[in-house]
Amino acid sequence: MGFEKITLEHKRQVLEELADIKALFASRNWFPGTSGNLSMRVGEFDPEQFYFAVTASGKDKSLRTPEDFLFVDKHGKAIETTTLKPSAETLIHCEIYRLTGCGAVFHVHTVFNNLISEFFGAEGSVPIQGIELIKAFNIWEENAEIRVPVLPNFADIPSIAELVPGVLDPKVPGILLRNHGIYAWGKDAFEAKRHLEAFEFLFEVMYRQLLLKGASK
Ligand SMILES: CSC[C@@H](O)[C@@H](O)C(=O)COP(=O)(O)O
Ligand SMILES: [Zn+2]
Repeated sequence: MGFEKITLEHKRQVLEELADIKALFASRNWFPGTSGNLSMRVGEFDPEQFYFAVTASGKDKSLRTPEDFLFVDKHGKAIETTTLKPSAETLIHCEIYRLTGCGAVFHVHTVFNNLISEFFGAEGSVPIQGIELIKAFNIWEENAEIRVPVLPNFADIPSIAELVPGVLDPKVPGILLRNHGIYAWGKDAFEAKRHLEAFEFLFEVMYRQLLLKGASK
């Protein structure tokens, strides 16, 4: 389906939902120093042709303005004439949509995701086992283990994007960039938010466990 066939009402709903999520995450200090970016697909997913709304680059994400988002195509190029620049990391969003067909991708920089990504960076993934909140990823086995991939934080975003297919695990809706932040996604904004919150909780638990273990008898 072409972009012009997608109803204005649907596009407006998506922008409103994204703006609400952006405000909520900003209230949690999840966009320090203009970091972070959010996106949500509009219309049906077709690997050959899909569109999403993404945050404009470099904005103060704690503000709500008419210039916060723009629509891009599957290559991350603006579809409408605009002076806004899509997020510098849009290509990573493109790759996640292409590979998963998801409906929303959220990226935040937090202290816990930075610390954990560095601690396990050399291993290439963060092992998480036996913590209840793994169930937020729809994994219900007893004592389940997941590994959250950690990619190097190259300055060149296309070089990061091309590593995504090699590490993406369909059971794990997130990828860390070392000393940078996390990308989490879901079939819609509700699910992407649940996944992101679960990752952040798990990273905080792991960080505190590591400290406690260091302090144990
Ligand atoms: C201001 S530091 C963060 C940026 O370098 C980047 O990692 C980021 O998350 C935000 O970039 P943006 O282009 O605004 O989407
Ligand atoms: Zn970032």
